Amino acid sequence: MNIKVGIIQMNIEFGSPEHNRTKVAKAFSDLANKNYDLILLPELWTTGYDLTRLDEISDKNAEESIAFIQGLAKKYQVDVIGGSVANQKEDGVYNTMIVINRNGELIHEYSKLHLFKLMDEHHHLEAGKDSPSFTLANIKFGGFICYDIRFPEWIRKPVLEGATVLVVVAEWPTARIDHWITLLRARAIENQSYVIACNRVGADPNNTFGGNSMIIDPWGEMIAQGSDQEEIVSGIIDAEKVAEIRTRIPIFDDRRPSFYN
Ligand SMILES: NC(=O)CCC(=O)C(=O)O
Repeated sequence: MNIKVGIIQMNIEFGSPEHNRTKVAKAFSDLANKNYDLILLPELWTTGYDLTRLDEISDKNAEESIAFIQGLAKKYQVDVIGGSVANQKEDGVYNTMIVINRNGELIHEYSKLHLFKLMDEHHHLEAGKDSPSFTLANIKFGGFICYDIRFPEWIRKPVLEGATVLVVVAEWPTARIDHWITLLRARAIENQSYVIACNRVGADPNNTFGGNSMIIDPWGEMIAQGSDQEEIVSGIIDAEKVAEIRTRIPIFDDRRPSFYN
């Protein structure tokens, strides 16, 4: 089954949810009638890393962001990995990925497990406790947020539960963009899975972000790779290719888990 993927590689206006929502609505309308099946947004796309103002600008239980994405998914009949948003809950603010299908149903929420100290997340955000596994359009996915990709043991979890497509949403700085590219290719090759990754571009007061959103096949070949500018990165994935690659080199039969702990 072929799935047409569109990654919205965008700049994010620092601490300005209204501005960013208007921008995302325009991007969806530009993508209308182009037969996309799945659209991705980046990490913290409503607020950016304006972490000191999260009390004012985060979204209570992510309700506003969920309703906004539900409206777009239904209007344009497309499944959406709605990036992540600053999600204010009773015990603190989480960095939460939202997944909504084309009927507007909330399929999955995942709050970032690994907080990134270099960008002060541990001072302002709570670490999530959710599973990264979900099913969308009959395909099993693993969904991750940025720094999570440095933890291969966490990425492996949904794969062992049947995932064939790994999605990543990010605000990954240009300074370490080689790590982003290398880690994503490694995650695709070692898990024999598609990787679809959305990174932002532009700058905030502390960092410049490197784009290079990408779609990688389960053999590690680059299907599409963005620049460091705003653009739609698009490509087609064929979920059946995963089985072919896993037959060619049967790593999941050859694992020796009893030796791994
Ligand atoms: N937003 C993030 O989690 C950034 C992670 C990052 O830059 C890294 O090097 O890891």
